[in-house]
Parts: sequence; structure tokens; C-alpha cells
Amino acid sequence: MLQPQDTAVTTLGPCTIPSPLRLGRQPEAGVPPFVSDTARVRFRVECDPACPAEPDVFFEKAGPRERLFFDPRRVRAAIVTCGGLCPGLNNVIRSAFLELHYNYGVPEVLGLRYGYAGLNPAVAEPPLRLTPELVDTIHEEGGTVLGTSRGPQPVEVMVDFLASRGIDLLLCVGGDGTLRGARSIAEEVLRRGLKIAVVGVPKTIDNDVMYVERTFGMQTAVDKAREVLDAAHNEAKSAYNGVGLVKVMGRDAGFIAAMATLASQEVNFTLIPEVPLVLDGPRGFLETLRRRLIARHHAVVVVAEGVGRELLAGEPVETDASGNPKPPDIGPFLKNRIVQHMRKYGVPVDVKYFDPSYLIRSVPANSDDAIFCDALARHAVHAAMAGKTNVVVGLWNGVFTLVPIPLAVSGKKHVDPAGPLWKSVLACTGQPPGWT
Ligand SMILES: Nc1ncnc2c1ncn2[C@@H]1O[C@H](COP(=O)(O)OP(=O)(O)O)[C@@H](O)[C@H]1O
Ligand SMILES: O=P(O)(O)OC[C@H]1O[C@](O)(COP(=O)(O)O)[C@@H](O)[C@@H]1O
Repeated sequence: MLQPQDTAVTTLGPCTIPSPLRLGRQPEAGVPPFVSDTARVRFRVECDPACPAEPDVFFEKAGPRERLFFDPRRVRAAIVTCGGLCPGLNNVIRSAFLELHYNYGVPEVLGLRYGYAGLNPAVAEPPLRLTPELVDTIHEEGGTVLGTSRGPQPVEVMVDFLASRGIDLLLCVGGDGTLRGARSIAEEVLRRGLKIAVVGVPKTIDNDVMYVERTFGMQTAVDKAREVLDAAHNEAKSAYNGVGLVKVMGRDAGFIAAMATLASQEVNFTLIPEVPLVLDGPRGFLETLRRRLIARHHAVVVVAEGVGRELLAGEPVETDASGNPKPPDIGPFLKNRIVQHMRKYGVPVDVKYFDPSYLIRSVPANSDDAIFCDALARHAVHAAMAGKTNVVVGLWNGVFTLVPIPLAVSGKKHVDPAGPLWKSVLACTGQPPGWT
């Protein structure tokens, strides 16, 4: 159970430097333009009284502080992007640079190359010095202009790098692995008594970061996934007993599959890792699909890549360089089982299999994500300039928060099979709540 002290944010020291921020408008009378450290956001899922969220816990509110820990004129900042691609990485780099450069007047912002490898001189490409020209149009492109990577680097080496380069603040843009790395760096920095702020920006199309309502890139990925679902629907309904089978990313959490289902409204079966898949038996998936084909002659099925690990138990389990499990390929497996099952019962079937894979995460951010990335990046800069460290910018009930990284990596966020998102998916697809 979350305790109030868990949400306390670490600060490098007292904030004594007046902020040079010009917010572009005069504050309304009596309304300070700056956010105080005592401004809190209540942590509760208001729309779902059944949610076990703790009612009396508050997160510190993100936003510009009136007094800073760092003197902006002397700051050297650095940005690193890690893990899998995600729409909006370049937006975050651009907006963080612009905030640091123009609003705070920070003279030097470095872009570290290829993830945490960029902090290890033994393997690193030299950092890029960011300029207005360099970031000018990067938001129009997918991917990350800095490069990214998976795989560990020794924390002592990374902190040596930061100290020897005189870097005062490090923005780590990534998912839960990146945040674990950021936590190690921040803790090693504090152990050595250094004054380097480490602030995370929550990236992942999987949307599985705890205590963060939404990670950037997810909405764009859902947009792309929805296009594929609509295509699968067109294919399926144009064939006699057509099945459009779509596999989307999501190794532990089914947010993309669930949300793309709601966006498309054309899906009949949404399979996510949070709801165990049973293939056989009268109430299993295959028989339910057979009944649907007999009744309606077409179906759309979306399956998240992390589904059915138990079904594929015999398959070799691989991990990526960061130690994340790479699930055996559920897509072709499911296609074969559908074909075999229908053949067994003499039901003709025409399965069209779609694997959009990297297509949904390598595209530029949509408008919604672009605006979100801009806000996240600016909030990360505000937090770092105020000396906040070991913290990630979050969003909760529409308000930007500062979430201590140890809390954010204490677990992974999942689709709640009893929650409103999954209930909406069930209502939209008409599928049973579980497979038995
Ligand atoms: N427990 C950990 N401690 C330190 N670094 C980690 C840890 N887990 C992952 N990392 C590093 O963070 C980076 C990104 O992690 P990864 O899991 O690949 O992507 P993501 O951040 O998107 O989850 C990699 O360089 C990885 O080695
Ligand atoms: O092929 P890669 O680069 O390992 O990426 C695959 C993984 O990346 C993701 O898209 C996102 O993962 P991260 O954001 O944690 O990097 C997962 O859904 C997927 O399993």
C-alpha cells in the first residue's frame, strides 16, 4: 500500500537562485505564475470507486519554480533517449532544448548518443551539441535524432562521465528500464555527494509506467494500430468467413490493443496479456470464434504480443539486451490454431494476418502526443532546474506531477480486467469477460 512519504521528491539542496523564466504573459493579480513545492495532486481514480487507489496520497505538482537550485547561466544539460522507439522522442528533445535555451538561458545542452551507451566513453559516440538549427525540424520525423539502444552500462562509468563533463542535469527519456537506469545514476550521484539532477520523461507505447496515467507516444501508436484494425475489418468482411487477425506490441500490458479496439469499434475479439487465453473447450476462444463465423461470416481479432505465454511454454524464451523477455510469436501460432480448428469442424475460413510491428512506433507524433511531449519536456526542465532528482514527470487526473522514480519502477501498470477500460472493450466487442 502506497504511503504518503513514498511520494516525497528528493531535491539536491536549497533553491536560492531566482528563476529567469519569462512566461510570456503577466500573471493575473494574486495568481503566482510559479508552482510551489507544496502544491499537491490528489492520487485517486475518481471515476472508479472500486479502484483500490489510496485516497490520502498526494503527488508534488510539476511546474516552474520561483527559485532554482542551479544558476541557469552556468548549467550544462544533457538529454538521453533509451529503449524502443516511440512517437514523440524528437518532440521531447526539441522542447526540452528550447525550454533550456530560450526560457532559462542555459548555454550548453548536449544530446548523448545511442542511449546509455552515450555515457560510456569506451563505446560512446561523442555527444551532439544541440542548437536551434539542429532541433529546428526534428519533430517532423519519427525515431530519435540522438539514437537509442538497449543494454546495461556500468553506473560508475556513467556517473564518472557526467562528473568529468561537468553535466549538471540529465534528462532520461525512456520507459521503465530507462527509469531504473536513471534511478541507479541518481543514487550513485547522491552517494558521491555530487550535484547532478536526474529527471525522467515517461516514454513507451506500452503505457505501462506505474503512477503515470499516460506515457507519450501511446496515442499515436493507437492511431496507427487503429488503421490496421480498420484494414483487417475490410479484409475480413469481404471474404466468406474472413478473419482479420492483427498482432500489436505490448509485451506485458494490453493498452494498445484495448485502446485501438475502442478507437476502431470494428474488433470482435481483443486478446491482452492481463486476461489468460484459453483456446480449447466450449467457452474457449476457438469455439467462440467458430460460433461467430457461423452467425456473421467475418471477425476481427487483435492480439497483444505478450498474450499466451503459457500456451507457448515449450518455445525458447529469449530476452533482449536490456533483459526484457521477448515473447514467442503468438501471431502465426494463433493463425495456425484458428485454421486447424475450423478445418476440424469443416468450417471454411480465410485468415488474413497483419503484423504492423515497428510501423506503429516509428512514426512522428500526432498532434495530441506532440502537445503532450512539449509539456512533459518543459516540466522535466523545470524540475531539474529546481534541483529535483530521481524523479519522473507524470500525469494524473489531467495534472502534471513529479513521481519519485523508485515508486514509478516499483511495478508495471496493467489494464485492470475489472476496470472501466476493459469493461468498455467487452461492451464494444461483445466477447465474454474471460476464457474458460
Ligand atoms: N534495472 C536496471 N538498472 C539499470 N539500467 C537498466 C535497468 N533496466 C534497464 N536498464 C537500461 O535502461 C535502458 C532502456 O531499457 P529498456 O528496458 O530497453 O527500455 P525502456 O526504457 O523503454 O523500458 C537500457 O540501456 C537498459 O540496459
Ligand atoms: O524489437 P525491440 O526494439 O526490442 O522492441 C520491442 C518492444 O518494444 C516495445 O514496443 C516497447 O518497449 P519499451 O518502450 O519498453 O522499449 C514493446 O511493446 C515491444 O515488445
